[in-house]
Amino acid sequence: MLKARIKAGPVWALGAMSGTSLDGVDAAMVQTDGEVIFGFGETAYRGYSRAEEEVLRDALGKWPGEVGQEALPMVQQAHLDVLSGFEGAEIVGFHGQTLAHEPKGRGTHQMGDGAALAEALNLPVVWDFRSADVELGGEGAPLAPFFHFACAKWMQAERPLAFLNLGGVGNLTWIDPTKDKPEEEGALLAFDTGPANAPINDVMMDRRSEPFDRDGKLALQGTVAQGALELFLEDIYFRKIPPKSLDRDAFADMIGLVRELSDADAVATLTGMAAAAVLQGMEHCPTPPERVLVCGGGRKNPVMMAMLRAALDAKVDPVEAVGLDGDMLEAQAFAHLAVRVLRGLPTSCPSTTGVGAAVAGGTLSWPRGEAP
Ligand SMILES: Nc1ncnc2c1ncn2[C@@H]1O[C@H](COP(=O)(O)OP(=O)(O)OP(=O)(O)O)[C@@H](O)[C@H]1O
Ligand SMILES: CC(=O)N[C@H]1[C@@H]2OC[C@@H](O2)[C@@H](O)[C@@H]1O[C@H](C)C(=O)O
Repeated sequence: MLKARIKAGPVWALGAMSGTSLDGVDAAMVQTDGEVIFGFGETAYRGYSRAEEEVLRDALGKWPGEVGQEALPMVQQAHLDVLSGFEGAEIVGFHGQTLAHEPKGRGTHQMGDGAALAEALNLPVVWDFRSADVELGGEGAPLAPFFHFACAKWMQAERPLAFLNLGGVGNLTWIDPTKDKPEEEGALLAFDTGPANAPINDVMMDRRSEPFDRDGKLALQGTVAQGALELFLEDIYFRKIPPKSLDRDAFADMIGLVRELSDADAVATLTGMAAAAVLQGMEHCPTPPERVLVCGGGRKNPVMMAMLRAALDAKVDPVEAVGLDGDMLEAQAFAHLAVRVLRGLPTSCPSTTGVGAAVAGGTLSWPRGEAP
């Protein structure tokens, strides 16, 4: 049935994302033709156990061939666990687990075997979304912007707005929704803003053996150390003209800036750094967005949200304010992008990843014998 509809019409796509915060796999259904969103479907989440998270932490920064034996089967199984619970999916978008990202060096590494997943699920699977963009000189990230553009159309936005994802790393997409296509000049500008939750999580784990600062409770008790914040903002990354992207641990040194601080001040300062990095990013936008719609776990941190609202000259809301699901937006993005790959539509362009020309990345694997 999918083969007959490859050329036109909406399909139900199932997307899966396992992000840099290493908490688990998000999965979500989207009905889309790769351009227009026709509807959102079910979602599910499969958390990683502490032991699984440890396996992933050990694998961080490693390249194919360097990772221990247990990581790949674990990532495959976690995805299979969650994806096999869905009904009605016609195609799967499988992001995989980013372990290393060095677009101007060794490339980008998302662990996961889409061909094996296609066999196991008996569905076509699109995977390895980032390599083609990197091979053509792009950053390979962020890739959600082409989906953010479709979301802006879906919500019938009329004026420039921004989506801000606050995951382990932060990324911002500025959108002119009056343009027809995401790859059109002036439609999008996207880039990673800087570290978001990853350093907070690392300090929480290190000092308190807790995975994150739930509801910003610890940050609320602390004070932002201005000196550390200023040193952080001196990083050359903030002056780099976008598009630009980051490895999860690109700013690992910033933890050194808060080493001498109390737990509460350290976490407050790292939270302030995440917000300040977004403010720096705003300076690069073609026009100031009137509205910033926030997705990712950081939107649940009231201290981070308050700092953003204080810093930005824009209405800052979680994406739920417009009827979207901020926990699932990235999983939905890879569902939508899978259909774009199926249809040969681009998934990135010069203004989102810095690639020379619009590129349709991703590998499409059919279950054995089913390729059209
Ligand atoms: N209630 C909460 N209070 C504070 N922080 C929270 C809360 N819920 C989630 N977070 C933060 O959000 C993180 C998870 O965010 P998310 O799931 O968006 O990240 P990710 O998708 O793994 O990362 P990325 O988008 O960088 O790939 C958690 O690790 C935590 O730091
Ligand atoms: C290399 C990689 O996996 N990058 C992630 C990471 O997490 C957030 C930010 O850094 C973004 O660049 C990207 O993910 C989102 C889903 C994206 O590609 O849009």
